Amino acid sequence: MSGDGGGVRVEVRDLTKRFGSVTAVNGLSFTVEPGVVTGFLGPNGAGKTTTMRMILGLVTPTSGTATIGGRPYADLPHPSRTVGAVLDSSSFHPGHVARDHLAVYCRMGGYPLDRVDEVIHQLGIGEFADRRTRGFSTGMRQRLNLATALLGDARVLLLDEPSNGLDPEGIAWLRSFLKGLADQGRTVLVSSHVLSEVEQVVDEVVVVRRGELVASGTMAELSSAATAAVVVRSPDDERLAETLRAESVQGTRATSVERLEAGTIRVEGLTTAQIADLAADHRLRVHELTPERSTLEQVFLRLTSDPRESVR
Ligand SMILES: Nc1ncnc2c1ncn2[C@@H]1O[C@H](COP(=O)(O)OP(=O)(O)OP(=O)(O)O)[C@@H](O)[C@H]1O
Repeated sequence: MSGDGGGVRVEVRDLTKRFGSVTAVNGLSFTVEPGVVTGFLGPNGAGKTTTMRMILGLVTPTSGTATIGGRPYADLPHPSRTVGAVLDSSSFHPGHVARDHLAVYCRMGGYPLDRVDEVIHQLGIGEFADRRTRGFSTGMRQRLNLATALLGDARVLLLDEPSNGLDPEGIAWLRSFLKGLADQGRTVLVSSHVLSEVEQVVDEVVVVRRGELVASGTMAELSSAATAAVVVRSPDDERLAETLRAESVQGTRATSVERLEAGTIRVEGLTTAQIADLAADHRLRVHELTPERSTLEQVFLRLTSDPRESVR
């Protein structure tokens, strides 16, 4: 399962957590695969941190399971060497230098003290390893967080908002660093509430809203959902609109048909090809079909704000 360089899968099944009347996580299921960086996305309060805490056995689920390589965290033979995590980015002792901070965590985890210098080297933080963390910039803090998560040389890494506050250069660095970890066969789950911060960093995404899954899949699949609508110009627009509302194409029906102005309609839920085929079947003229592209950020906002939307 681990220690031999093999991949370790994280599986969340029907996970629910209620805190009194607040349902933080609701029937959530997803899988985090080894060898790729998976983004765990959703707005503030969507339940990301609670889910990560349940994977780490820090919060007891109301129902459902979270397993790492098939076992709950508490049943792992070497839990802290299997999963490296940093959930709280403000946990530095301000008077400690970075090296001391790492040494404290190294002792707590029972890792050899050599690991401190190894992660300092790996993260390229040698130049500020002997400075007090009090004056650290966000970028320095994020690197020290990552260094802490890597101390146990774990096959699974759970990172809560590692891109938070990084500048574009920092994000570029994070991307290549996390990719390197995934290329070693590690399982990397990275949470964020800002898609644009992790868009370039992650291969797979799990999108949550109010504790529920709204989309999962590859970034390419999320991108393909980015075609929001098709604008159609047709002299037969009224009849075409009626037909689009009434008929399905290959089992799919338009989710919205709206007349923008005389001769122009906007269609959601069908591709340009499906609309053209339907028009041809009914001998209706189409002069122009224009896919209306939204940015990934717009798709993300739509997914996380509208309960009716989903990619899969
Ligand atoms: N210990 C707790 N007691 C009561 N409510 C809690 C507790 N922990 C989390 N919650 C609530 O559960 C919901 C989900 O919170 P959570 O921190 O998991 O979301 P998140 O997606 O990580 O958001 P953020 O990015 O803001 O951390 C929120 O409504 C939060 O207030």
